[in-house]
Amino acid sequence: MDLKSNHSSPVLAETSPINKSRLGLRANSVPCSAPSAPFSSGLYLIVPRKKNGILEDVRSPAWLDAMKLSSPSAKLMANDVDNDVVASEADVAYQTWMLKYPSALLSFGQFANYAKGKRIVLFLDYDGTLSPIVEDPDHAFMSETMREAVKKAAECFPTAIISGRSRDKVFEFVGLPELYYAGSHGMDIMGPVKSSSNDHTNSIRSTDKQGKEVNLFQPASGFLTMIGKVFASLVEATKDIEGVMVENNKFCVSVHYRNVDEKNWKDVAARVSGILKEYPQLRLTHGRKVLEVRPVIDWDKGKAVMFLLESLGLSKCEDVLPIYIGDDRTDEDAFKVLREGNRGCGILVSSIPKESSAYYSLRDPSEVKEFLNSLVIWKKSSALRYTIERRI
Ligand SMILES: O=P(O)(O)OC[C@H]1O[C@H](O[C@H]2O[C@H](CO)[C@@H](O)[C@H](O)[C@H]2O)[C@H](O)[C@@H](O)[C@@H]1O
Repeated sequence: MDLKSNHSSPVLAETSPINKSRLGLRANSVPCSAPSAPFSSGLYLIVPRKKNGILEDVRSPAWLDAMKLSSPSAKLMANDVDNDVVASEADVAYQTWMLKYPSALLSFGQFANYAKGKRIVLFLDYDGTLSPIVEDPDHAFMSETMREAVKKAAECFPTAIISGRSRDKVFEFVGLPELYYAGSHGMDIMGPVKSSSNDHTNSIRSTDKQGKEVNLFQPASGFLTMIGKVFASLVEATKDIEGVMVENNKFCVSVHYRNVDEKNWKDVAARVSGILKEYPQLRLTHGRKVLEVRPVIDWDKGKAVMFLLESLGLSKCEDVLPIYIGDDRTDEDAFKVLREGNRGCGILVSSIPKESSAYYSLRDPSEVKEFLNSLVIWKKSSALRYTIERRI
């Protein structure tokens, strides 16, 4: 795959196929799919969106509904526990949902069968996937045991973090230099210097904090000044609404309303939308109790996954199995890219039923950790079995 880009609209284009025999690859490919079962659409979390993902009209009730539904609140979950009937109904709904999105842990055997003989590449979202969702975005630390699990996984498989945060911030949280990092929803990628991707526009050779040579790809670099300005305007416009937090994620801005009184949510949305009227080159999307302002470019986490696979020289290999684990709406772009052509496998982290392009599910970050640990054990035992079989 060739990746051509300019600062306003990166475009993906196909080029000549990689010589498989040179790479020593097997010709056959086992598609990654999971069983599908009849599923009631009434169980999905429906968040109204336009086709392009932009929520435009803040006067529409859809805005407020989307804001309410954008993340399961702790209050709601505690109430469920207090109320046995509601809790069991929620449980039944979740179990039913799992027929369509089987647990990657409970279906680990089936997953391992798909993965047999394949080279796994791991893509991990950060917030809500490696760290639990907390009220203060600056305190979304991952546990030491999670860090250890990610570190061990990265010893077995190429591993990248793909986050909405700025790349520096997510690196600060994860703190593992052996990983690749993509911040700002994939618009700021620090990846390996391996392939033709180094020649792309907006792609420059650089060195990481350890002095290692890396490839820095920033398809939205032309937006840096604008993002700085819109960040300052958003801080100013929302400063009198208690609980609002505006976060500068370098190539995008997050306006958090998690700690804002619900009666003021509409006001937050109206003010953000008001500022954005002055910036037609920016768009608004919705995350977990957060409004995200980002450049209108054809780039997302899915494109970042493909870019990293290409940089690793693995985008055309049939024996490669990319796995993406994420919890957020923005992760759906990556799930879709992997689902297309059975490229790989998405795992949605969610404690409530949600429509997704992922194949599997995990309930929360603690299950993500368990899954990563299982992957490592499986990989090591397969390697051992292979060595023994060769000796016999
Ligand atoms: O792509 P991600 O790594 O999942 O980042 C998405 C956003 O995550 C952060 O916000 C979310 O997590 C916070 C901490 O748990 C929580 O307080 C907030 O309500 C969530 O939306 C981050 O602060 C954002 O900048 C990211 O865009």
